[in-house]
Amino acid sequence: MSVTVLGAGAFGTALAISLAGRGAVRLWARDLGHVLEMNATRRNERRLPGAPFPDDLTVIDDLATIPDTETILLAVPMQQLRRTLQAHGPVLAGRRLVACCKGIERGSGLGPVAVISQTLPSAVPALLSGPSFAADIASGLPTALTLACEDAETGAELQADLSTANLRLYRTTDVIGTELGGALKNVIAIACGAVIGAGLGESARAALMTRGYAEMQRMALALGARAETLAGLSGFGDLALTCTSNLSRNYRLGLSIGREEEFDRSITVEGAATALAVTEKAAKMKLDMPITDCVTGFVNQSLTLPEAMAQLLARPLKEE
Ligand SMILES: NC(=O)C1=CN([C@@H]2O[C@H](COP(=O)(O)OP(=O)(O)OC[C@H]3O[C@@H](n4cnc5c(N)ncnc54)[C@H](O)[C@@H]3O)[C@@H](O)[C@H]2O)C=CC1
Ligand SMILES: O=C(CO)COP(=O)(O)O
Repeated sequence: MSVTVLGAGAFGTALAISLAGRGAVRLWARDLGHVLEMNATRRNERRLPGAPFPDDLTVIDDLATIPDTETILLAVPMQQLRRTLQAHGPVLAGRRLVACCKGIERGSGLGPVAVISQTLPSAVPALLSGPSFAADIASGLPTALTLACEDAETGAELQADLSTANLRLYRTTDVIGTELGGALKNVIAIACGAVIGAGLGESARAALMTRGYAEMQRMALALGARAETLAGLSGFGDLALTCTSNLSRNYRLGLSIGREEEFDRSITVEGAATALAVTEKAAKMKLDMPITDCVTGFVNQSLTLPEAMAQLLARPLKEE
C-alpha cells in the first residue's frame, strides 16, 4: 500500500510521519515555497514544529506524479474540502479518498464523506476521525481512531493499511455517525472553553459536556447514525479530549471568548464554521440544539457569554 497525504497542515504532516514507518508516503502541499522549505529542513516548522521527517516521507508539489493505485488522505480544513476536490478532480476521481477533516460544510450542511460523494461520485470515500492531537501522533504516542467507510470490505482494507505501531484504528460502516461525532464535539469544546475561561467552574463544564453530548446524539440519531458510534472514539472519545485540553484550538477559542481576549483568526478552528452550519441544519430539522446555538451566537457576535448562560439556565425544567 502506498499513501499520499494531501494537505501539509499539522494533522496531515503527523499522519504522514506516522505512516512513513510502514512504507513510502508522499506529503503534498499547495505552496511551492512550503514544499522547498520542508524538503530542505526535513520538518514542517510552519505547522508542526519539532517533528523530524522519516526517510520514507517525500514532500511533493505535483499530484500528477502519484501512482494510480495510491490511497489519498485529504487533510485540509472542512470548509476547504469541496474546492480542493474540485481543483484536483482529474487526479482524485475513482480513488480511495480518506477525509481527515472534522466539520459540517456551510451552505450544504454536509459532512466530509457526503461532500466527496457529491463532488466526485466515482471516488470511494472514507473518514478518519477520533481523539488525536497531531503532535501526539507525530511523536509516536499511542492513539486510537475510527475509520469509517460505507463499504465494509474497503473499510477493513483501509483499517489494515492505515494502522501503525502507535495508531490503532477501529472500523465502522456508520459514516454519518462518525462525521457528526467529529464535527459536533468541536462546537461543544468551544462552549466548554468559554465557561472555563470565564471562571464558571468545572461543574459547569461537566454539565455542558453531558448536555452537549445529548445534542450530538439528538442530531446524529435523527440523521440515521447508530448510538454506539456516538459513544465511541469519534464521538464521546473526541468530546472528552477536546473539551478538556489546552492543546485543542477549539477549546482555546472558547477560552479567549470567556476571557474576552482576542483570538488569532488565522488558526484553524473547525467548530466555528460548523456551529453556524449546524444551527441552520437543526432549524430545518426542527431540532433543539441550545448549546450549539449559543456557540453560533459567540461566533457571529450576537450573544455574550453572560447572556448565553442566562439563556441556558432559564430554559424550562425537563426530564433528563
Ligand atoms: N491538528 C490536529 O491535532 C488535528 C486536526 N484534525 C483535523 O484535520 C483538519 C486539518 O487541520 P490541521 O491540519 O490541524 O490544520 P492546519 O491549520 O494545521 O493546516 C491546514 C492545512 O490545509 C492547507 N489548506 C487549506 N486550504 C487548502 C486548499 N484549498 N488546498 C490545499 N491545501 C489547503 C493549509 O495550507 C494548511 O497546510 C481539520 O479538519 C482538523 O479538525 C483532526 C485531528 C487532529
Ligand atoms: O480534533 C482534534 C483532537 O481530536 C484537534 O482539536 P482542535 O482542532 O480543537 O485542535
